[in-house]
Amino acid sequence: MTIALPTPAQRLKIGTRGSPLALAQAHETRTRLMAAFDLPEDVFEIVVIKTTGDDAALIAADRPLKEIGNKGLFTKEIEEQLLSGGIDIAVHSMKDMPVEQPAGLVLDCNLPRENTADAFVSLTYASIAGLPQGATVGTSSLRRRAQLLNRRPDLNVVEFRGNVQTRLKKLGDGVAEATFLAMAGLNRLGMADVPRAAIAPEEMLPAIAQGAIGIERRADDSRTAAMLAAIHHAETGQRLAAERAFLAALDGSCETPIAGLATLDGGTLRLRGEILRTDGSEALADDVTGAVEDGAEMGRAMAAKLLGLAGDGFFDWK
Ligand SMILES: NCc1[nH]cc(CCC(=O)O)c1CC(=O)O
Repeated sequence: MTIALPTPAQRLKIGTRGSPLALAQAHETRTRLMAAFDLPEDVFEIVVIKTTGDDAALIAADRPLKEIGNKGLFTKEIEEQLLSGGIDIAVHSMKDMPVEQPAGLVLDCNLPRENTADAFVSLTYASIAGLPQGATVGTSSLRRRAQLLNRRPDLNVVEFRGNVQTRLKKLGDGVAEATFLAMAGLNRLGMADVPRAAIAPEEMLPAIAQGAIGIERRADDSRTAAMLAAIHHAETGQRLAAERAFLAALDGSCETPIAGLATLDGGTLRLRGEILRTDGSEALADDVTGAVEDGAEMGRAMAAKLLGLAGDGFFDWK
């Protein structure tokens, strides 16, 4: 099949948020497309789109993300541009993507996944276990808060947002003794100087799709579909299918901390999942293996099992 490739007169427009991490992900996407089709840089245009989640006032106020309403917080404005033709593809952190895309859009291209772990970041301490009794930890993630309080109910968790530099400054100012970041973000930004320790999944299971990049397009854009198919990383897609099926089957019932991680060993997929009460008082987890092609079904079955164990009031929280 021959594809009508983009030219300097007909450029392929890559939409992205403007954060350093989002730009790094857009650049990686461009680099992979250039290599796959032997194209020069000037047939691509990177279009920066501001989303609600980027609103400086919201970030500065350190309001919990759940109060702002996180459905499509980082994606709505980008998807509008995609639908209206302002851009041709949109590069996203899969962790921030709702399980379903709006009508007319498809999200079926993934780049090879980065490190999936959360990083423990502290100027003073080496690990969660090393934190002194009652120490203050900054995070705005419901999942990390619940996991932390489940393991260390003595800790004091405070809201913490902003980019990596802002968070490091807060640590330096003594606002908190430690915080968490995704290892993937630190690696993609080349931030070798940030003091971090990767947390094993047994200690803190990451967010669904952590470390994965997804590329969205219009459903009827066959040229773009063919280009993206050439850079799609199948194993990452298989892992995300299991994790996102787990998330989708839990969704709607609650706004609860959810974690999940699929790994592949040949044709065998291992799926670990966890749901928690937001105050960390209870965690329910499961760990299964099966054939890779059954990943989505394993995710749905795990969700049903954990929902069955959860009991009345599991998702009621203040
Ligand atoms: N919710 C924000 C977000 N979305 C993706 C990443 C990091 C990169 C990734 O997980 O792919 C982050 C920041 C963080 O958790 O530190």
